[in-house]
Amino acid sequence: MSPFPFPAQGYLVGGAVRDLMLGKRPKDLDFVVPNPEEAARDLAHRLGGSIFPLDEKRRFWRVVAPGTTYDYAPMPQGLEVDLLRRDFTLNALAVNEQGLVLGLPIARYDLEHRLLRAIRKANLWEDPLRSLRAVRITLTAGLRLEPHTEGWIYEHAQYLRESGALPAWERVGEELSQILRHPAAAVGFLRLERAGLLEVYLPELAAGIGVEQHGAHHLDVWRHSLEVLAQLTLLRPDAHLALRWAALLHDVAKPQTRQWSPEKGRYTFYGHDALGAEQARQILNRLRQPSEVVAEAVRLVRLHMQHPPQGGRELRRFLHRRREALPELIWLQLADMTGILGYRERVEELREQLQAIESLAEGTPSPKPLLDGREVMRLLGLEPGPKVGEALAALLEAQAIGEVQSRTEAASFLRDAFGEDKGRMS
Ligand SMILES: Nc1ccn([C@@H]2O[C@H](COP(=O)(O)OP(=O)(O)OP(=O)(O)O)[C@@H](O)[C@H]2O)c(=O)n1
Repeated sequence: MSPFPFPAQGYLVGGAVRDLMLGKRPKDLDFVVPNPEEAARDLAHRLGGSIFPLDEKRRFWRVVAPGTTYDYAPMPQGLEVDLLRRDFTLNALAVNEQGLVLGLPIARYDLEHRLLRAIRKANLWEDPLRSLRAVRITLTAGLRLEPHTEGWIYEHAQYLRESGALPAWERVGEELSQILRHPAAAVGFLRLERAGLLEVYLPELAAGIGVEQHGAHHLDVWRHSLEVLAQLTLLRPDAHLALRWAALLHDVAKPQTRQWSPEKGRYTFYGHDALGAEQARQILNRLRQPSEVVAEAVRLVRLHMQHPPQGGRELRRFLHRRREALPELIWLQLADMTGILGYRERVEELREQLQAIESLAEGTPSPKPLLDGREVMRLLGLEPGPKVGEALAALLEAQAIGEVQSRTEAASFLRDAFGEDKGRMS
């Protein structure tokens, strides 16, 4: 029996067939059928899934059943026309109810040699996303670009740059985050550069190509960013999307901030972390990344130059102030230092600091203030306002670093720091 619920007179098509033929588990299943609504209702009835129209006018229907999504589309001009309109030969395969695989004869060669080949040049131009999809699919499906296709993609990248006729940013963001989530993400972004597409979609990163740094660095800014991403995926194969974006973007503002310092005899990049955080925010918003991913990646880029102090009270303060960004911040710093040949010793130190921070964080949950806002106002004779918040924050930090341990100590700490004659605490 077929492992798939085949509709009568229909075909399984697209990426699912490609994945099956490459020995991979398909994600979702796409079918083309004469009557999509009827086929979808029939399947939903059999599987107990829910059904809804994706696009009623174009007669696209979807069934969501546990674990899988089934999409149904019509084939008004027949299977052959449907397949020839698609992007790549391996995405233009169909399987019928009897298990017979249909498609362009050359697809067999492509399958054997694991090549991604555009069906024809015009098909690449038809949807501006297809050149980016090509890079993403070579990575996720483990394929190489067929040489003609590679040339067409490069040409297409130049066309996109000149015409500015780009696909919707949501679609671009989705493809780029698929590349970024892959274990070999750095290879994916290198391929993006080779294809000429880095300049199209991430010109801020392309600006780092050929930008040399100082002695300890052995790579230019762009190649260093790739190296850090590669190191991160090795150190933390489970690194989440925001951390991966931060690794890729951490030095994004280096090209604009580079200055030659005659005293130091090397380039400096003052303020690149703060400017880089702003650029990262713009880039990730442009790519329509989820707001929590943007916020976290931006925070990590902004803080990535702030390495933890050796230990003791200062380390506790660091943990208190950076808690939201930890331990990811240290993982980013570790990947950054590992990516620079000249910083071997710093890597060892950071590893020790990471352990110290992790055990400190475990042993010291975020404290609750020993005095509440009302008590603080009464104690300091304050009216409600920002000063109360400042005092409470300072008290929390003093508790976190172990300077204040009781309510009496809290009161005298606040009087010392915020009493009438003290003004604002630095
Ligand atoms: N710009 C596009 C997008 C999709 N397709 C066709 O629609 C199918 C389904 O597309 P989609 O599910 O977006 O991607 P997949 O190629 O299936 O890739 P993956 O499963 O890895 O997401 C593709 O296989 C391809 O035949 C296409 O020709 N051109």
